[in-house]
Amino acid sequence: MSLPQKTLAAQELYLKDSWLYRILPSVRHKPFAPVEQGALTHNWDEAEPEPNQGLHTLCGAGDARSRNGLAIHVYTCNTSMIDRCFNNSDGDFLIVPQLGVLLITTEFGKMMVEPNETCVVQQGMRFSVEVFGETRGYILEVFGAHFELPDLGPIGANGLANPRDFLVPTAWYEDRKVPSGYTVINKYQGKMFAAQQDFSPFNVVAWHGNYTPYKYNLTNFMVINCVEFDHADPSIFTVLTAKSTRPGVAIADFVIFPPRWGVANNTFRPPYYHRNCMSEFMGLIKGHYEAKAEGFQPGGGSLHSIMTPHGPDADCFEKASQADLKPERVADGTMAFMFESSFSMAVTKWGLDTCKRLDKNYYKCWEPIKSHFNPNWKPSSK
Ligand SMILES: O=C(O)Cc1cc(O)ccc1O
Ligand SMILES: [Fe+2]
Repeated sequence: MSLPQKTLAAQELYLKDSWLYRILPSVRHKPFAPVEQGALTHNWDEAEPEPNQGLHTLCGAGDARSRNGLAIHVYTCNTSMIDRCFNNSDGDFLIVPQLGVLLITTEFGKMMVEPNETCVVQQGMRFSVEVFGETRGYILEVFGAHFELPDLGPIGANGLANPRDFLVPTAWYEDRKVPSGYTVINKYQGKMFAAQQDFSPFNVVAWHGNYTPYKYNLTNFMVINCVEFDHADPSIFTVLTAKSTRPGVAIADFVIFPPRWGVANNTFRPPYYHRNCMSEFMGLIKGHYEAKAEGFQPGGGSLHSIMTPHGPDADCFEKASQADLKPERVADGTMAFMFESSFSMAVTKWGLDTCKRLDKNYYKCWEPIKSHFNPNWKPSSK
């Protein structure tokens, strides 16, 4: 289905604001009452801190009240929202579908978002989701910051995610009474509430402004990478960043590992082994992640916590150590991504236990790694 869309490019203003012309004001509803919220939580103290590598699916840190932090959720869904919409009072959702298309009706219009695309629905925007079968994906939620394009620095004007490729819906409305009740779900300070009203909230006839939902197709990412030697940090693949108040430090970055050429000389080309000052939550939309060809499934997730060592599995290490370093395609047919955060994230009880998917044997992917140390090794001539 093709939906009318316009680009965000002309809206590069600093103040984020939109003005909506609607049939009835959104204030016309009954009071919010608490509702069952399943596995959604902002309680980072449910489980003991867990520095080990593992496959977790729900984690976060910080606080929606003090407006500083993040939460990582996964969703599974096979039923459309009917006469229900959702509104996140706590932060912005960056949604990464992995399976199934999402038709998202927002107060600003409709967006069709499919795997290999991402969309952002910002704080306070009401939306309702239609699905067409089994649907699964990841959500990065940030409290207290909005996503923006990273500063390009010496890259200059063009590159990475270009503003012209961010698509914004055009106004769509229905003048629909719902006498049986329309439910507005509100996530507020990490708790879920519901309020009833008797009309559709998607009654915005027209709007203008730059505080909008938007979507982006990951295939439009202009990849920049090492073309001579050494491994570039994955920050070079940043699609969007939610900056913290500390310069150069993000609450969260959304980083992708797109198909590209690998060309570096005298360089171990897969990710280096490292410990670092960030928490790295990785997900896989399709294909195989270059550092773990078999051990990481689409729809899965891994969390490498602050200062916990990690890197390619033994098989990848062995192959890349022997590889003939000619130009080669990397990650064709694949899209892995990372939600990277300067926060030290906690894993929830659901992620560690209830979901029953934690891979306790993950550390074994590194056990067969053998030393290739050769004090007489010389770089080959170029
Ligand atoms: O850990 C990971 O797999 C992500 C990652 C990839 C890379 O190419 C360099 C550093 C890094 O953290
Ligand atoms: Fe890493």
